[in-house]
Amino acid sequence: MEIVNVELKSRSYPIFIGTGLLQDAASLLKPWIKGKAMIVTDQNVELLYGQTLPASFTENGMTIHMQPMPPGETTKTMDHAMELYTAALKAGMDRRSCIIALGGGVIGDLAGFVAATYMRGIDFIQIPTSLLAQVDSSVGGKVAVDHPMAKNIIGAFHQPKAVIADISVLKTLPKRELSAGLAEVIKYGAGLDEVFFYWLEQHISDIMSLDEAALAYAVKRSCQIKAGIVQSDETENGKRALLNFGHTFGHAIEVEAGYGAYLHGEAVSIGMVYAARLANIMGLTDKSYTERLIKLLKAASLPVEPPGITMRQLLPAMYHDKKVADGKLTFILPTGIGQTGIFSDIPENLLLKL
Ligand SMILES: O=C(O)C(=O)C[C@@H](O)[C@H](O)[C@H](O)COP(=O)(O)O
Ligand SMILES: [Zn+2]
Repeated sequence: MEIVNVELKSRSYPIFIGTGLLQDAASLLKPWIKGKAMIVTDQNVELLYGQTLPASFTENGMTIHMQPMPPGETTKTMDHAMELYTAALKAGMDRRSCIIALGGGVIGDLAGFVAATYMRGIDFIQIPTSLLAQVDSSVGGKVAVDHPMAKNIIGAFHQPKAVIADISVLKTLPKRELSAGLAEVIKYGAGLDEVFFYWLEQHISDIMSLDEAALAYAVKRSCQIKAGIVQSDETENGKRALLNFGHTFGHAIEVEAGYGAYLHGEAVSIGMVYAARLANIMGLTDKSYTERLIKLLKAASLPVEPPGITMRQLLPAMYHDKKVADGKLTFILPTGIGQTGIFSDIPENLLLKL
């Protein structure tokens, strides 16, 4: 087992990364569970791990309550949050209680949002079961639900107390979900770490064939990169926005196509290609950047073509992006392999050329 620490003073926490960690989750988590615990999961994950995790808790003498939710992005709503508040009240959860998210990004974001707001905030633990959640959404404390007009628009920063990333669970992940997670992994390489981008180019087929060592390294390196950024800018006043590479376009695609039509990582993949093309038009990168990015995304079986929605149709949703300031769009654009910058006030006519 490896541990990546997210150093945030009193809010610091470990990310445990290894194989077979789920069976032993309760003993790993003992230091953080003081009262009742509610496991929020989705119905697919419940079928796979709905026995293993509760068993580990009962063996350790802990009281837990299991709360399965429907799978998919359409579950990330205030209505579903309300269901969880009701479940928490009925289970007698108090300020010493803790919410455990067992699932992918949707479950982590929703359960985290409920943990951030129930009784003005209770403890929260992330047990991510998708690649996307292990490398990205379980780390950094962004929790939220969606609004029909804008993704993740109602939320909070609420750091987990601990994260357990069990690599073995990735073996049962549908291929489409594996690819969606790889979009965020590729984002770290293409946007923040040239050496990692090169490593991904060399090892993408190992990852696609679920080689354990390659998966474990990809998860660890992604968490290290994300931890580094979050430590320096926890609440996104500057540098953390770089983690949003591909997301202004990506979120607009998710909204316009209807939540769930594209997985988040698929939309981010197309969004990174748009961002790379925009950077090229603006003279920030040469064509080879876009070519290498597209080649890697395709090797990860990710979509790279425009989504059948015009840029004009995407624009209104892009204006709801959280990076908009004074009514002006802000984009994270590449300036070279492993490098990105924050660019404001991009004229619409440039976007309409994409
Ligand atoms: O953690 C971050 O910061 C990120 O931007 C990571 C993103 O991959 C993630 O999708 C995040 O939830 C997007 O945040 P948002 O603030 O654009 O909603
Ligand atoms: Zn993302």
